[in-house]
Amino acid sequence: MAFEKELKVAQLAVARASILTKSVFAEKAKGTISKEDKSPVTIGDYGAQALIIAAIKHNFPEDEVVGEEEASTLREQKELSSKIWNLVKDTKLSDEDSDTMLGGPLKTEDDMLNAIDAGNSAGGAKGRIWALDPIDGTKGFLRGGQYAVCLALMVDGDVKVGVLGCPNLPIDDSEPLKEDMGAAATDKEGYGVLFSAVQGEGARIQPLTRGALSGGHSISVKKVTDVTQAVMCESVEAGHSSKGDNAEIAQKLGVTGKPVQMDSQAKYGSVARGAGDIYLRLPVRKDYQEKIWDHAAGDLIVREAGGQVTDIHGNRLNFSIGRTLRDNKGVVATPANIHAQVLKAVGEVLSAKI
Ligand SMILES: Nc1ncnc2c1ncn2[C@@H]1O[C@H](COP(=O)(O)O)[C@@H](O)[C@H]1OP(=O)(O)O
Ligand SMILES: [Mg+2]
Repeated sequence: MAFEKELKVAQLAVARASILTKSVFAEKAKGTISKEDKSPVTIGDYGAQALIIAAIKHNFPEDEVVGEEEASTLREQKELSSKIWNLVKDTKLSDEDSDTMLGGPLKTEDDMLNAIDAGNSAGGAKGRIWALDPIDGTKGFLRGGQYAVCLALMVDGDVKVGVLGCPNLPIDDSEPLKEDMGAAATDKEGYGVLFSAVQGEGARIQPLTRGALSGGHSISVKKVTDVTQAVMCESVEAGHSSKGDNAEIAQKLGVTGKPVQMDSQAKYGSVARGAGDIYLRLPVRKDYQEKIWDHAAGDLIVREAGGQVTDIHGNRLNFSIGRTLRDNKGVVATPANIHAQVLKAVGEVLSAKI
């Protein structure tokens, strides 16, 4: 099996960071992290980035990381920094051997800040580069809805390993896709999954527990024989993907069901496990460049599960040109057998607008 150690480290690191995000949510619910802090997301984001980068650097010191966050403001905000440190230093997996593999807990607050700042790679087409979004779907996270801890390894610009921690998705693959699972899902039994894929070796899902990763099975997209019955999923935020265009495309395809709205790369995971079928991300702002950390893991997981992922023009997402996907516009992710049909409808609706 290729990239065995990379996969293991990525799965464990994402699991550990997911535990941290859940404890941040719990602190917020208890009121220990108040609204005035304005920072449950910030705390979770910085903390998760520190834990994941520390694990990568411990195991693969030469690798680079493209991380969404950097620590300069944190270095000035001592109080916030120590609040994050208090959570980070105590976040462990329940399995000690696995924690040891990640390099154990970070030793000092300064180590934490340095780990966060190590996510400063410019990306590109050469070498081993990890793309990291410590909390994707910040609005979903705050609501107790969908969010994801996202990590992918690219080698020479090609995604080889992808892992998505989705603490609020149901463990049961056959549970119908719902909007917001609601705050009730957070830390409730039956919720929390980890998706992973290695290029050429398929995609898997396993329960995301307090760190002891076990079980799981391979997943695949649903074979959609009648596109009118397909389940579509889209962003919650109107500013991230055009709902009007999505509705027109659905109509053109004859899709009758309402699209399911959820934040984050949980949409990619849902398509990969056959709970959703069509994920469209339709540009709202012409000048917006998608970020690689928002797509790298999901792109591989869907493709390894038998799906096809392109932009709205039918081009593969190009992760090899830096921190953004500036060569691409939008995303069309579907089971491979209906991709051409969906892409055609996307093209017809969008070209009528130019
Ligand atoms: N105008 C935009 N178009 C598309 N995506 C955007 C836009 N602005 C922000 N995003 C990104 O969308 C992602 C969330 O997507 P979703 O709606 O699918 O959950 C976030 O990572 C967010 O990036 P950022 O965190 O930099 O704001
Ligand atoms: Mg994001």
